This record gives sequence, structure tokens and C-alpha cells, in this order.
Amino acid sequence: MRTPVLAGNWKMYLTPAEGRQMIETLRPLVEGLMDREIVLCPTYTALAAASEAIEGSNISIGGQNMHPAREGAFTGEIAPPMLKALGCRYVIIGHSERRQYFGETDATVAEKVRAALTEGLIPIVCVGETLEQREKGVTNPVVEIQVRQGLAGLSPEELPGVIIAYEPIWAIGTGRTASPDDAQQVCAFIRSVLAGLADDGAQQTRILYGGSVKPDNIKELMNRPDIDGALVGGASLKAESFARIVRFEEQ
Ligand SMILES: O=C(CO)COP(=O)(O)O
Repeated sequence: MRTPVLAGNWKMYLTPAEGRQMIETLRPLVEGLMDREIVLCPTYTALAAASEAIEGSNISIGGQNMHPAREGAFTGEIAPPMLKALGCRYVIIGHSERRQYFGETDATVAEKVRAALTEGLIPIVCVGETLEQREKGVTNPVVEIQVRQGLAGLSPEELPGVIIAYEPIWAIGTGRTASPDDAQQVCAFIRSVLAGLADDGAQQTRILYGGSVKPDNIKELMNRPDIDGALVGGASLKAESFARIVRFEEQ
């Protein structure tokens, strides 16, 4: 039995005050839901306020990225222990926006996944194909390389400690969701790739779908056997819409 994960990625939105307000509104709307993990990933500058705002609730926080080193002369970067010190339990690694705009590769993803696990952070590793790759019919091989290289060096025992987020790039922020069946197909394929790395581990590893997840499509997505939750962008900025997603409630 895999515990569902509903994670919000705030990207470069919400100031500390706005983030605090969102969480204060969210808390009563998701209170008592202990059978799923509820995660918010604010900007670095909103993490401290978010950390205070979630205290005593069933909501956890995570970083959106981090540097793999524990400390060092890396201007503008944030180290894993710094996320940990602010109360983060999770960290998003290798989001397609990081890959596209900040030169992240499967090799840097692997380095960061290792660093996250060493620090006791749960990495949410993002993979997904471009529209061009989907149209060429190479979704599976593209995603397989991202999974294999991004998780390179992990032992079979470590695999269930990682969360994979399948986010087709053409579905991010476009309002164009992969159909639940298409998303299920790729998530099932990812699980088969994971089974090659760790047989039992693959059955325990959570695989999320991300890309224009909304209250009106979450239920359908969650009905699919290999989709264990969602990584939500735009719809996680408002407490009401994120709460509906967390509750698998259609509008
Ligand atoms: O990139 C995403 C989450 O990480 C998805 O963003 P949207 O939900 O806004 O499409």
C-alpha cells in the first residue's frame, strides 16, 4: 500500500506573508487527513514563514531545489542542511524548469538525489518528455534514461525513499493535462523501469503525476493504479483549490 502524496510547487510565487496566509486558510480545509502526505514547496525566502505556519498540522514543507554540497563558496545557492534546518522533509530535484533554464542534467540530478538522501530529505525527482519527443513517439526511452541516470548509484533499499514525479513538459502550466490513461501508461512504464533496479522496491515507490492538475481532474488521475499522487503548480497557490486536490474532490 503506497501512501498518496499531494505536493504543491509554488515555483517563484508567494511572498512569506502570502505563503503564511495560504497555509492558514489551508489548515482547517485538510485537517485530520492522515492517510496521505500533504507537502508544500515554497520559495526559499518563504520557507521560514511556512515552517512556522505548518507547526502542529498534517502539512509538510519541502525545497524546490538545492545544491548537492553541504556548504561552500557557491554564491546564491542553498545547501541540504539549510533546508533541513528550516524543517523541510522533502526537496524537488530536477524539475523541468531547472533542466530547461538552469542547465540541470541527469548527472546533477543524481548528485542531488544522493545528497538529499544523505541529509535525510525525501527527493521528489522530476522526469518528463517535451512535446516534440512525445510526437516522435520517444516518451518511454526519454523517461527511462532520466530515471536510470537520475537514480544512478542508489541501492535497492534506498529506492522506496525516493518519490518520482512524471511531469510531461507540454502539460506544465499549459492547461493541457495528459489524459489519465496516458499518465497511467507512463507511470506504469516508470514502475517497470524501477522494477529493474529493485524488484520489491518498485512496488513501494511513489510515482506522482504533474502538469495542469486541477480539482476537476485529480479524482480520475488518482483512480489509476500507478499514479500515487500529484505535483501541482498553479492550483497549489490557492488554499481552496489545493485543498480540493488534497481531498480528491471535483469542483
Ligand atoms: O510543474 C508543475 C509542478 O511542478 C506543474 O505545474 P502546473 O500544475 O501549473 O501545470
